[in-house]
Amino acid sequence: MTAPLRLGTRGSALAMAQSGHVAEALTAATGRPVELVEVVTAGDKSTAPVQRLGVGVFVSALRDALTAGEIDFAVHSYKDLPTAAAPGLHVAAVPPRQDPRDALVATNGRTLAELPPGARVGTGALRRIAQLHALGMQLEVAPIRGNIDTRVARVLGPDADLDAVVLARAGLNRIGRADVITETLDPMLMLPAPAQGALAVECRADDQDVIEMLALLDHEPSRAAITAERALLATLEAGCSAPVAAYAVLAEGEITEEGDVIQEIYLRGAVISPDGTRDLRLSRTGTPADAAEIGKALAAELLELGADSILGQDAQAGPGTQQLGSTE
Ligand SMILES: NCc1[nH]cc(CCC(=O)O)c1CC(=O)O
Repeated sequence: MTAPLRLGTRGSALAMAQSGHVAEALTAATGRPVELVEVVTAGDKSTAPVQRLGVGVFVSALRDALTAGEIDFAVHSYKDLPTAAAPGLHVAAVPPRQDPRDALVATNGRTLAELPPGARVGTGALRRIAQLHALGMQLEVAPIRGNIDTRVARVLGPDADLDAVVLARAGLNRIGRADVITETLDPMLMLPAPAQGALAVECRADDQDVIEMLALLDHEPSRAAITAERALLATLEAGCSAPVAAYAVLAEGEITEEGDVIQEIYLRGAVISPDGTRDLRLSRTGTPADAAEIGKALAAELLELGADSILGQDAQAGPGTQQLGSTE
């Protein structure tokens, strides 16, 4: 009998749902049983704003457990992973990405356009705060954090004090609460966080057996999209509270004379000042094989337009000075 593989996971409803899903997929693909091992991270223990807690607050304890050999692999929300590579670890699979868009949960079934001036909208992510202000709707943005249920309760719970909250659609989907969504936001208005809706399945870089098994879960188009989005994020590296958005879509482009369909990748990126007054948004297309180059090139164009002055002085210092973590 083969021993079960140990999957380290946070204990939140979202993390358990994500890990459970990956565990099932792996068992289905390999026949190997998988056991969930709960790991408590600094992000779970603290109620301080994520921006203040800094980089990788939800991932470092999982990574420590991996490195120590206490678990065999871990599943992260990809958007929570810092862009810097983790020494000795390897993202062995990017499963098919879920819906990357943000969603609105509002009182009285309202959509974004139906919110009156002065409506109070909750979100803790600078990327969302900036884009809400950029709409020019005179919305009041309330900083909130906590797990998904806590945030939804600020709108729909007995002590509700907000008109709406903005959340990732993927998170609501995964915990079975998509029914509370009143509008799925157009990515052109609310561009998602880099890698939103995607998972990263990580193991030790020298664990060849596990790497081979996890490779069965990898979805190449999802990986290409995430590669482009994260290359943009890494190139813009500016600090852990940066209001940076990126969204890549793979599409079938032109048909060659031989009848082959050319695969295209379309990447849109944005850097927006938290008050919404400075708003840089650009797009670029290319082939999926060049995903990383497209992300880097789009970031370079944003920097040329002054993204560095929105992101702060340290954007100029280049990679390695400070890592971008999730502010979502
Ligand atoms: N740290 C917050 C976080 N990290 C991952 C998700 C779920 C969506 C995803 O997997 O991208 C969320 C919730 C949210 O942004 O509303």
